[in-house]
Amino acid sequence: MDMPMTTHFADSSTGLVLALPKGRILKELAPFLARAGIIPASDFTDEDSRRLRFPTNDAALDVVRVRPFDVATFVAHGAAHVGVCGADVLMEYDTDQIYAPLDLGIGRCRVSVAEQVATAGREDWRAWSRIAVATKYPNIARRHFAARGIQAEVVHLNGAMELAPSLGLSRVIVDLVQTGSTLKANGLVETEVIAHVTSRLIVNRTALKTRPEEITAFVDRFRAAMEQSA
Ligand SMILES: Nc1ncnc2c1ncn2[C@@H]1O[C@H](COP(=O)(O)OP(=O)(O)OP(=O)(O)O)[C@@H](O)[C@H]1O
Ligand SMILES: O=P(O)(O)OC[C@H]1O[C@H](OP(=O)(O)OP(=O)(O)O)[C@H](O)[C@@H]1O
Repeated sequence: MDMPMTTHFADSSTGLVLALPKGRILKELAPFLARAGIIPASDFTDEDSRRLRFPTNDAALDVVRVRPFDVATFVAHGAAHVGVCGADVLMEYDTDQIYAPLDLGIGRCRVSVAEQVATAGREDWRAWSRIAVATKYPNIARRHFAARGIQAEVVHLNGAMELAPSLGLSRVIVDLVQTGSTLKANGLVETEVIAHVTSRLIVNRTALKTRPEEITAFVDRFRAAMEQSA
C-alpha cells in the first residue's frame, strides 16, 4: 500500500505498545494473552468501555484496541511496537515495515473468489480482459486477477460484499470464507482460493533493531504461550 512511512517512536525508556484487533480475533486471542501472563485492565473486554489504551499487569506493556486493518497501520508506523492481525490484512497492506515472526494458528479462514451459483460455469470470465470485483481487499484482488492477465475493476466495500453480484455491482467478490455459510446464504459459490489465512504476531522492524531485547523477549513470551496450548 502506498503511504508515507513515518516512524513515531516514543523513546526507549517508555514501555512497549501492543495493538490488538477488536472483534473475533480478540476473543480467540484471550487464552493466549492469559497464558503469556498479559492481563490488561479489567475494562479491556468491556465492549461499552470508551477507553482505547489499557495498562496491563506489566508496567512496561500497554495494550491498544483498534480495528483489525488499523493494527497493521499502527505497527507499520511504529505507533505500536507489536500487534496481532490476520495474514489477509498483511497481504493487503503489503509493507516491508512489518515483520511477522509467529503464526498463532487462530482466525483460520481463506481469502477466496466467489460468484453467483446461477452464473458460475456459464460464462467463463477467465478469458475476459476485465472484471468487476467487489471486495474490501483491493490490492489482493488486483494482484490476483493481474496474475491471470485480467484487470480487476474494484468496487471497494467495507462489508456485505455478498450482495454485490446479485445487485449488479460486480461479477465476482473477493472475501473471507470460513464455513462457507455466508456465501451459501447469499446464493454464491467459492470458485478459487487465493490464500489460506491465520492470525500473526507482528513486529515493527525498526523497533526490532532499536529494542531487540525487549521485542525478542515479547515474541518468546508469545511463542511459549503457543507451545503450552499445542
Ligand atoms: N469467518 C471468519 N473466520 C475466521 N477468521 C475470520 C473470519 N472473518 C474474519 N476473520 C479474521 O479476523 C480478522 C478480523 O475480522 P473481523 O470480521 O473481526 O473484522 P472486520 O469486520 O474486518 O473489521 P471491521 O470492524 O474493521 O470491519 C480478519 O482480518 C481475518 O483475519
Ligand atoms: O464462511 P463463513 O463462516 O460464513 O465466514 C465468512 C464471513 O465472515 C466474515 O464476516 P464477519 O462475520 O466477520 O462479518 P463482517 O461482514 O462484519 O466482516 C467474512 O467477511 C464473511 O462474510
